[in-house]
Amino acid sequence: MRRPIIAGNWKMNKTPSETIKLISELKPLVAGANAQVVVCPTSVCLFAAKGAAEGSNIAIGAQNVFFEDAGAYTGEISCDSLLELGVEFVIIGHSERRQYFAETDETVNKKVLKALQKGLKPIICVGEHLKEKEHGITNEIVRMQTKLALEGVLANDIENIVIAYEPVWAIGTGLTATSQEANNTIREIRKAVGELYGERAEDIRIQYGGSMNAGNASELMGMSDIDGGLIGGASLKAADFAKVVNY
Ligand SMILES: O=C[C@H](O)COP(=O)(O)O
Repeated sequence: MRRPIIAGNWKMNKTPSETIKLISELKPLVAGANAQVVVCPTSVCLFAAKGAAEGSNIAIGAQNVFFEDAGAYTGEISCDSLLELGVEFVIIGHSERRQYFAETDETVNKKVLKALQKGLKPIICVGEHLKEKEHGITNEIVRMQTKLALEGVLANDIENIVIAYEPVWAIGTGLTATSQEANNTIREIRKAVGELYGERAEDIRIQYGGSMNAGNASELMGMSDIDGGLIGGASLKAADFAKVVNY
């Protein structure tokens, strides 16, 4: 049985003091949640986030990490630094990083391998662009991204990985895949994982992301293969995010 995981990707929003405020508001609202709850603030807010979440059921995730241990990589952040701050999860390969920061399937794979080696749990983002959807190649795109991201990953690590299916056209647009569409694509992703790892694919948690909110969370979460959500806009207010978490 896969435990649902609802993660808030705050993107480049909230300062350290705002981070503390939002987590403090969130704590009592999600205390009884069945789902695993994660918030992913910006890197400079992680320390504040960890402190604010102390004693609660809220885990902390980062939005990015680099694939080398240390060295001359100006501006990058290591797994060791994240771990020392008490970070448990790390989003890897978000479409915004692929679009604006030249993230590729190859760098995604290197980051996934390094994160796992160090003991961080990757949330790997995959998803098609609108043009790809219109060409009817959604499954090909997500299968390719999934298999390339997992190259070299050992079967034992599968339970430490989360995949987020985020159709790029649905991110921040108010458009969502229908629950059936999202479920079908997520099933296809699980099938691709199964081609690499056999029945271990049943252990991997696969989230939906893309304009998921209080209004559509319960329908999406009711689908057979959707194990959680990666929430952007609706994670920035405690009451909104709590409604998704308690879907
Ligand atoms: O990581 C989160 C996704 O990009 C979804 O963002 P959104 O909920 O604002 O559409």
